Amino acid sequence: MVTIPLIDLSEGVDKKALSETLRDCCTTHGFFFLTGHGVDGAASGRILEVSRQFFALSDQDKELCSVNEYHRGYTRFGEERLDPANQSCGDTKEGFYCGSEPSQEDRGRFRLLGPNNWPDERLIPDFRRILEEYQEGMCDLGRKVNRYLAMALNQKEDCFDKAFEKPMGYVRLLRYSGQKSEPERGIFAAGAHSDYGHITYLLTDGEPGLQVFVDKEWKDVEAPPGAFICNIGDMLERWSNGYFRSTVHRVVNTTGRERYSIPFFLDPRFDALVSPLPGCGEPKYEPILSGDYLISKYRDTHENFDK
Ligand SMILES: O=C(O)CCC(=O)C(=O)O
Ligand SMILES: [Fe+2]
Repeated sequence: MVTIPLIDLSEGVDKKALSETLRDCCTTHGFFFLTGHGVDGAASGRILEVSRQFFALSDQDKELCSVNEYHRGYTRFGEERLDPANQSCGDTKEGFYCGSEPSQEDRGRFRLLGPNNWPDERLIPDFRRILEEYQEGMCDLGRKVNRYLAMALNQKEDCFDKAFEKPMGYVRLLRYSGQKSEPERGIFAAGAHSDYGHITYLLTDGEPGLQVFVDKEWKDVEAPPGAFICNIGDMLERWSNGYFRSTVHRVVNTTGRERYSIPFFLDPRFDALVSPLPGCGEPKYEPILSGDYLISKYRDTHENFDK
């Protein structure tokens, strides 16, 4: 097991001390647990519950809300392959993508900016509301943590604010089947990958499976109850000029049980230019556009992205 530090955001914490702990986490493994985040257990319970209801729908009902041209909606079992070079088949999971609703003026301006693709509301009447509320709460939490991340990088507290006024925040429901992974045969619940965006906040149903690659070994991650598992993505690694780490992780099923998890991917607005921040040393990365980077990653790993 890997030792991952816990950050507690409760009121009254010492900001400076918190950003220093955050800096340690981000520069070593790029992973931390987050408590005191204000998303109560009831809200987490509700979204996990509607996720179960969604995946229990018939294949036909799920296919009816398959990912649309904006890459929002249902991705069927095996559709995603996170590590094509080392997998003999797709991830043993199915998913549902829901992104921030673009403003009227942004709508259609860019491949990922379009409406979400909801299941028929008669099937799960609360589904949309619960996902949208969760999404909004997570964007707010993300903006708050961004201020500590900025401080941890010795930047002005508001340095990320502009890029996250209208962020691309994706809630993704995931259901891993009970199929056991067989790494030697290239069968994984989720192949090895780093996350693409700024930061990921992961909620799970408590089943084990997530592993992180540290010190040349795969190590299990076990989160304390009620904590988000947070990890730095590629864009924040680039912003920090490699100082913060976007660490490779995967999901391996050793139990034979199904597993539900809900990553929230917080990514800067689609037209944000991500390049090493001033003061982070001689730039090691070319500037990239947030949306272009996401699209190239989705194209490499999702069979249905261009269909
Ligand atoms: O389900 C998990 O534990 C991790 C999922 C993940 O790493 C991802 O979707 O990027
Ligand atoms: Fe991930």
